[in-house]
Amino acid sequence: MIPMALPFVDVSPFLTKGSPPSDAKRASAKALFDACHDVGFFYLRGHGVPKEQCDQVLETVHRWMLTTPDVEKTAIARQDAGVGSGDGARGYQRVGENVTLGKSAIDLYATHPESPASPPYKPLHGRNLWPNEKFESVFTAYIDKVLLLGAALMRCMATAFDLPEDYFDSYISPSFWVCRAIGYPPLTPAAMERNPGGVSCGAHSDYGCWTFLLADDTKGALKVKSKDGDSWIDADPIEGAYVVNVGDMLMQWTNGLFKSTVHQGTLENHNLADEEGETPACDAKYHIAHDATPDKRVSVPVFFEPAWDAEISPLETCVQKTGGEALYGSVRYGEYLLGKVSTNFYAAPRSAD
Ligand SMILES: O=C(O)CCC(=O)C(=O)O
Ligand SMILES: [Fe+2]
Repeated sequence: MIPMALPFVDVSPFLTKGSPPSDAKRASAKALFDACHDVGFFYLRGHGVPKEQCDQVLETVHRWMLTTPDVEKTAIARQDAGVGSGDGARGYQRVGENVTLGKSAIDLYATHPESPASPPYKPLHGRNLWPNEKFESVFTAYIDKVLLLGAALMRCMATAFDLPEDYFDSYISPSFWVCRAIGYPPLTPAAMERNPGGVSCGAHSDYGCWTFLLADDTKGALKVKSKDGDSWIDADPIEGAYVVNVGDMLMQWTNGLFKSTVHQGTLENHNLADEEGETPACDAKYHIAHDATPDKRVSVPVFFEPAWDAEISPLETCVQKTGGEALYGSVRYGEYLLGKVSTNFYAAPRSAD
C-alpha cells in the first residue's frame, strides 16, 4: 500500500482573537475537521511561533540531557506525592523509571489553582522542578506561546462546529497544560535487553486534548497508525510546522468525531506489522528510542488541555452528528488527569542501570 502522508492545517486566520469571519477561516476550519476526523494527526502551519524560539527550546533540552551530571539530574527527580517536593508527576525521570522505559524526560505541568506555597504536595498540586533559571525562562516563554496557539486552535475548532469562536474560552482558561522535555538515548542491544517490555507497549494514544509536538530533525522516529489500521504513516518533522494530534479527551468531547490515533516510536529491525491488534491498556506516554544516530533525539510535546475544573461532556452538536446518543459521560478534567497520571509511574522509581 502506498503510504499516506499527514494532512496540513493552516491556523493563521485564527491567531488574532476577535478577527472577523472570513473565507480563510472557514477553509482552515474545514481542513481541521477533516484532518481530525479522518486521521487524528496533522501538520499545523501558520502557527506564528518563531523558528529561533523553537530551536532554542530543542537546543536547551539537548544540551541539558547530554551534559548534565547525574547528581544534578537526580536533584530534580520526580518523587511520589508527599515525599520531599514531589507531587507524583513533576520532575525528571531517567530511562526505565516510568512505563515509557525508552526515554528520559523532565515533566512540567501548569500550576494547580490550589497549589500550596510549600510541600508536602498532593498529587499534581506541586511546583515544577526546573533544572535552572535559563531553562525555566526559555520554557516559560515558549509554553506561553503554545497556549495562545492552543486557544487559536480551539477557535478554529469552534468554527468547524458552527459554534461561536469564543465557545471554548471558559473551558480552557487557564489550560492545565503539560509539557515534556524528552531525550531519547540510542537504543543499543544492551538497552533492548534491559527493557524488553518496551517493545510491546510502544503504541499509545495521548490522553488529553491537543498535542503540539516540537521535535528535532531526526527522521523515521514517529509513526502514526492509519485509519484502516493496516499501515503506518510517517510523521517526520517538517520545518515550520508542528505535528499536532487529537487525544482521548478531545475524542470524548466530540463524541468520537475527532479520532485519538495510536502512534509509536520506531525501532530498527522492528517489524511494525507485528504490532497489529489491541492498543495496549496503558496509554501512558511510551516511546522507543531509535538508534539511527549516535546522538540523542530530543522532542518537546506540549499537551494543551482544559482547565482543571472544566466539566467535559460530548458537545451537543457532535452528538447530533453521530446518531443522537452521547457515547461518553461527563468528566471533570482534573479528576480524569489524576487517574491517568497515577498509572504512568511505577510505585517506586526503578534504577535504569
Ligand atoms: O517524541 C515524539 O516523537 C512523540 C512524543 C509523544 O508521542 C508523546 O509524548 O506522547
Ligand atoms: Fe504521544
